[in-house]
Parts: sequence; C-alpha cells; structure tokens
Amino acid sequence: MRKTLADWRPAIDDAIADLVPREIDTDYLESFFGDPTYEYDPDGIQRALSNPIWDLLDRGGKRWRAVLFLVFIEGFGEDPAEYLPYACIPEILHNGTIIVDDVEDGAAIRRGEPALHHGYGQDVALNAGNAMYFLPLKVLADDPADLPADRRLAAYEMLTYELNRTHLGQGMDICWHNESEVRATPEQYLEMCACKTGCLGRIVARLAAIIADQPPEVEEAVARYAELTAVAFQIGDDILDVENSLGRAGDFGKEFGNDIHEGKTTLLVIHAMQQSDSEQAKRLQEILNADSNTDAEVREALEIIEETGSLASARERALDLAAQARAEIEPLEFDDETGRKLREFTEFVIDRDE
Ligand SMILES: CC(C)=CCC/C(C)=C/CC/C(C)=C/COP(=O)(O)OP(=O)(O)O
Repeated sequence: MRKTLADWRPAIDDAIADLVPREIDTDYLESFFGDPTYEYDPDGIQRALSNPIWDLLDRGGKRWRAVLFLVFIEGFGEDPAEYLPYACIPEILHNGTIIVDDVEDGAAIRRGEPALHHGYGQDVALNAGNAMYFLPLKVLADDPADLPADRRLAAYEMLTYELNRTHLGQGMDICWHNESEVRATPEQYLEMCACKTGCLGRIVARLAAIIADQPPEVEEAVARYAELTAVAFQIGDDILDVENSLGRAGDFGKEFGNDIHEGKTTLLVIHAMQQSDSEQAKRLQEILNADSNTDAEVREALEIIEETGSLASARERALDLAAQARAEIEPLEFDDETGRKLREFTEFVIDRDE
C-alpha cells in the first residue's frame, strides 16, 4: 500500500536529522578546519548555530513541501524512500526563509513560541537562517542517489534561478512595507507572492521533475501547479491571520493581529483599501503605518477588512488559483492516486486551520 501524506512525516524528520547536525562536535569542526591550530569551543558554536536551527525544527511545521516533493517523485514512477534527503532541500530552505522573514518583519511569534531573534538575538538568528539556505546544497554535493551529472547541474541552475526570484519577491514585499501608502494592485500582489512564496513551490516540483528526468514541458506544468498552489496557500495564510485574530480559527502560532502589527500589504488590505470609504481607508492606513497598535486599534483594522468583504474576496481568488493549478496537471499522465493527492492538496492549502 502506498503511504499517505501523514505517513511520511517520521521519515522526513529522520532525513532532516541526518542532514542538519544536532551536535557540533570536534569531528564536525575538523571537517571544516582540517587540523585546527586553535582550540575551538564546540559548545559555543552549538549555541550559535545548531541550537537555534533545532529550536525551530523541533517546534514542528507542516513539512508539506517535503511531502509534496515525495508525491511528485512517486507520481513520476520513482521510489520516494530513495529520495528522502532531496525532500529536505525545499523544507530546510523554507525554514531558513521564515527565520530571516521574522527578523525582517519584526515578528513576535513563530510556531507558537517567540520568533528566533527574540530568544537568540538578530545576529544569531540571521546566521542560522542563512546557514539553512546552504545546508541543503550539501545533499546535491553528496548526491546519495548518484544522479547523472547533467541532472545535478540542472538542479543547481534551477535552485539558483528560483532562489534569486524568491528574494526579488521578498524585496518587493519589504519595499511595500516601507511605503506610507498601500499602492499595490491585486495583480501586483499576486506577482509578488508568485516570487516570494511561489518559487519555493516551484523548487519542490522542479526538483522532483529534474531528478525523475521529465521533459521540460512536464517540469514547467508541475512548476506552474506548485506556484499557483503556493500563492493560494499564501492567500490562505493571510486569511488565517485575520480569522485567527477574529477568534474564528485554531491556534495559528502567531501573535494576535500579526499582519496588522507588521503593517503588511496583503490581498485583504489591498481589497479593503479599494472598497472602503475614504474615512475607513485613512484609518486603516494610519493603523498599518503606526509603530505600535493597541488591541482595540488592531480590532478596528480587522473590522474594516471584514466589513469590506475582503475575506470572501480573497478566498474566491485563492479558490480560482487552486482551480488553475489543477488545470495545469490535468493533461499530465499521473496515476489516479497521485492525481487525487495533487487535487486534494490544492484544497488543503485553502481549507486549513494552522
Ligand atoms: C527570502 C525570504 C526571507 C523569503 C520569505 C518568504 C516567506 C517567508 C514567505 C511566506 C511563506 C509562508 C506562507 C510561510 C508559512 O509556511 P507554512 O505554514 O508551511 O509554515 P510551517 O512550516 O510552520 O508549517
């Protein structure tokens, strides 16, 4: 019997544990320094690097990027068990981006606990996040599945392109955040998300397609599926942030009114700005621009978002993107079970409560 999505979780966690050192011991240090002439304190480096990384990883996370990779691998006729280390690539990259993102956004809480920079300081958090961009490259360098050289090169080229595009999207998000007025259109928001969130989805799909030696048109179709689904996921994330703050969703692991406190330009905010009267728009902008807000002010902003129908409109947009994602994979020759899992996944990204 083929594994369900949840069945993969322990194997993925084991593969992550194999890749990311929990203990920085003398052997690990010597693998970088050769025969050190200087006495290093492994405990100090442990505190500065492994501890923050494992603090975040041990808090959980859904690991859907690794699971989706395995679904593709299986759908392409390969044995997922053989490619578990490669499933860690998008997952570890994702964990690195959320550490950095939390510093950039000044986030308070991540996965229900203080964001890493609060516990470890910005310097340590940033170094840990950056290390997580490079750790996964070790999988391609070690190449436990012994991939042909052209596929390894294609994987490096793909990662280089998609990670640069991720940072372009993040740059757009940061710029909008620093502006005193919400000026982005819904279409620009979707483009920004296609980069900042969609590219990690594309990495998941393209890596599986490259490993399984799929033709370029299949690689692009699954990449489009994953990008559209990831953008729908991002909109779902923005909706959950509001729903959670309105007390209607489960524990999302973030602070009350997180996106409002951070002054984020989300699809909901863009829609609310366009649909509200000038008084409401002015007030929403003031709250978004403020350095700090009381709970009552955050609630006021949430009410404007709600009254302007922005939650329903964003949900409709996410559903439409999910339908587009399904259309991308329809012509591909996946077996019934893979097709079903991929369709179900586009529903999960919108109808989730964490
Ligand atoms: C370059 C850079 C810093 C880019 C940052 C891009 C970024 C943080 C996008 C947000 C993606 C997102 C919705 C994360 C939550 O994922 P999730 O709900 O799957 O998280 P989980 O692993 O906790 O489940």
